[in-house]
Amino acid sequence: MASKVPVIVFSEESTGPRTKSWMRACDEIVQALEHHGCFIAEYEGFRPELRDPIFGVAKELFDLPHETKVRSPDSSYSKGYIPHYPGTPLLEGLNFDGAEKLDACEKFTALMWPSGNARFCKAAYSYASAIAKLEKLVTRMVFEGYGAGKYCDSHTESTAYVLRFLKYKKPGEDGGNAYQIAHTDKTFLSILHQNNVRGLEVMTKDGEWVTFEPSPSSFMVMAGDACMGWSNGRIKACYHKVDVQEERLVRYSVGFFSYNTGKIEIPKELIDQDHPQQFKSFSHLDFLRFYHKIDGHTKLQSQIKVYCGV
Ligand SMILES: O=C(O)CCC(=O)C(=O)O
Ligand SMILES: [Fe+2]
Repeated sequence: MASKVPVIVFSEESTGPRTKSWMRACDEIVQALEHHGCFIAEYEGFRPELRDPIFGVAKELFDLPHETKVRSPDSSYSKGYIPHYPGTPLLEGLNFDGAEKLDACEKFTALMWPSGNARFCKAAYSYASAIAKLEKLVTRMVFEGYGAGKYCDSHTESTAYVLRFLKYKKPGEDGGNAYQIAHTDKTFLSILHQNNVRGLEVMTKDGEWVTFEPSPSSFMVMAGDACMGWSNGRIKACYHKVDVQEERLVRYSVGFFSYNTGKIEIPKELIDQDHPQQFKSFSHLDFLRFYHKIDGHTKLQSQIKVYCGV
């Protein structure tokens, strides 16, 4: 996969703002997102104490009784609890907003474990706050890579995050074998991490599906529909799916999703003769509302052009 989807190393050196290696990394990220809609982040700052507990607590969360899991509240961005739907019988998910903030983690933990679960709270908060840092860094690098850095602070100030835990039962269990059907995310950026069971596949520019290989410090960073709109269509939302082949293994993954709570303006730096304006400014939340009203399979294709294309 490394030859197909670029791997970008986030080290202290490459992420020190305005060094030569920073500018090079900004450029690499923009190139990767324009060509593939995604890249693999090798995140050196993601220490073992952040990563080791996350899949253990994911298991604990899914082991809770159904009537507890459904307490996870829906939000403007996502459903709280994703049950085993008939079309995706092996998949189950739980989302919660604002996990990068300790109070939101405490609230969610208390909802799931009224008598407390400090281990879950600490693991979710440490994970989400570390990945929020990565998301902010990538966003800044994308903005600066396009010479639109001056808009980054206001974008970041109006960014909300959702942490999603996903569990995929073993292939064949309960008579099902459907996982995540191919789709684009409705996010600005999505950052995905998985346990040692492969399953995530992304479509490259040449229409080929490539499998993301699990590794404790690797993250798949993908552009969502909102990033495609913001970039005036220069970045394509990443088309991806999940297909678990490894028998007898349960797959857990953790997604970290960013959404803009305000209006997304298309920077004038991204519009020129070679790139005429393709998108109108839009509210990310209104786009989500529009998307939720769409029925059927068209939902799986990127809808941003339909929503606010010029
Ligand atoms: O489980 C994964 O790796 C992918 C999850 C995904 O595509 C999603 O939640 O939108
Ligand atoms: Fe997705």
